[in-house]
Amino acid sequence: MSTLYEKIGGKPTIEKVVDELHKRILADNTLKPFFANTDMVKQRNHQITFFSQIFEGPKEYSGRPMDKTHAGMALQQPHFDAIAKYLSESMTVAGVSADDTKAALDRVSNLKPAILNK
Ligand code: HEM
Repeated sequence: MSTLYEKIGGKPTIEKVVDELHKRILADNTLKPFFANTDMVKQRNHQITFFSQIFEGPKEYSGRPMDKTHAGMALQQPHFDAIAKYLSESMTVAGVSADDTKAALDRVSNLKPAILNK
């Protein structure tokens, strides 16, 4: 049985997804300010390795856990929903099927309590 990581096309697909996701986040004035002091090159690498890991690809993520990373940002449900929507769009643009996109979003949704620190 192949993993979600393999099904969606592995690293090249995830790289494309993260590039599309960052393009959308930085074009959204409600989200962009959160990243004002973020090194987006480092962020890109952490997002790629993070998604690879939660989609059962290589375990190479070296960033912080989700609760610690997002603590103090006072994130609310609409922030989470906006990123989830952009992630879904980015997966579609990268050629990921509707079923696999849904499976990926389910995994990201499981992280919501940690990300929102609620
Ligand atoms: C929806 C699911 C989300 C996932 C899977 C996610 C994942 C991540 C990951 C893997 C990092 C890197 C952590 C590190 O470098 O140690 C990160 C950092 C960050 N996230 Fe999220 N995140 C999500 C939602 C959000 C939301 C809703 C916001 C705000 C609107 C946000 C704002 C940030 C910021 C500003 C950073 C960079 C922190 C820094 O520069 O130190 N994230 N996120």
